Amino acid sequence: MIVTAVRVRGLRKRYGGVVAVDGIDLDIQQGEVFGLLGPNGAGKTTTVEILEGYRARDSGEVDVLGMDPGKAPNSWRDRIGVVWQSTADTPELTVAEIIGNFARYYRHPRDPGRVMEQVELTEQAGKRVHALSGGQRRRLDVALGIIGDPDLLFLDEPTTGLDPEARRRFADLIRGLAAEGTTILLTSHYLDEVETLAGRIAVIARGKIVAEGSPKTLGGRATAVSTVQWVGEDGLHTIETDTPAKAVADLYAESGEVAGLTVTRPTLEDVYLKLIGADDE
Ligand SMILES: Nc1ncnc2c1ncn2[C@@H]1O[C@H](COP(=O)(O)OP(=O)(O)OP(=O)(O)O)[C@@H](O)[C@H]1O
Repeated sequence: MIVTAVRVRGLRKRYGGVVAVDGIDLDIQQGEVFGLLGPNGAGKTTTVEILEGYRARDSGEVDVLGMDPGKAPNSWRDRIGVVWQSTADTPELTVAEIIGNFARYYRHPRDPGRVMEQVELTEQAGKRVHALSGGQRRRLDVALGIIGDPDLLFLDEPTTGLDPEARRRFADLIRGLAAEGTTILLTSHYLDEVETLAGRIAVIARGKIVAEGSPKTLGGRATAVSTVQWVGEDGLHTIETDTPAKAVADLYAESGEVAGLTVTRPTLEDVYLKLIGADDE
């Protein structure tokens, strides 16, 4: 059964004369890893803070885990996890102490030892926060976000500061949480971060959702015009076509095998930059 974790219709928010969120609709299903991607100032933080219940909206309908975040009781907040940027502002405490302290805020926390294992901080359990590396601090932030065993987890640029290997393991952690039924909403302006982690992406620009889809299909990418190139006796040939398989078949019928044959579609980055209007600036 598909259960909707987040449903948003016509969400709007302005700050004085600045329209931050300009009529957003969103549907996120339980167990989905959903990425909200957009440039600085697009309206991501405002949207997420409204969903978390930390900011009031001007208009629109918002339903998060079956409740309006603006009116939800503490029992609802227990089901929400937020990974803040550097939550642990008590550098003199150890990793185990901080995670243990946070666990006490929740009625049904995860086992702190298991959480330390999941974020790979078991070896650092006795270390004070000020002695952690940037990547280890980031993993501690994640530990504090998931210690309450949330149904919905908000992650803001989760892999900033992680090296490529740690990023890959982090992606496994996120997928593992989603497989257990945790819904994950991540926000980022880093395309590669969202592409690796999210099953579905919405691109937000100037307060509006300009495209939505899987990383493979976003912005019509899967069906976008292809470029076929090859090297003939007289140099490089390039054609743009909607029917690349036919173009290659025709080429073969005419010329047989050719050197340097490639068929390419726009990369996700090409599509993204187009969607956010970066190429008109
Ligand atoms: N508290 C506030 N008061 C006034 N304007 C604000 C406030 N918060 C955000 N804004 C404005 O609203 C717009 C959207 O900001 P928001 O922080 O939601 O974007 P964002 O996509 O999260 O950006 P970033 O990636 O830089 O964090 C921006 O123009 C921003 O300047």
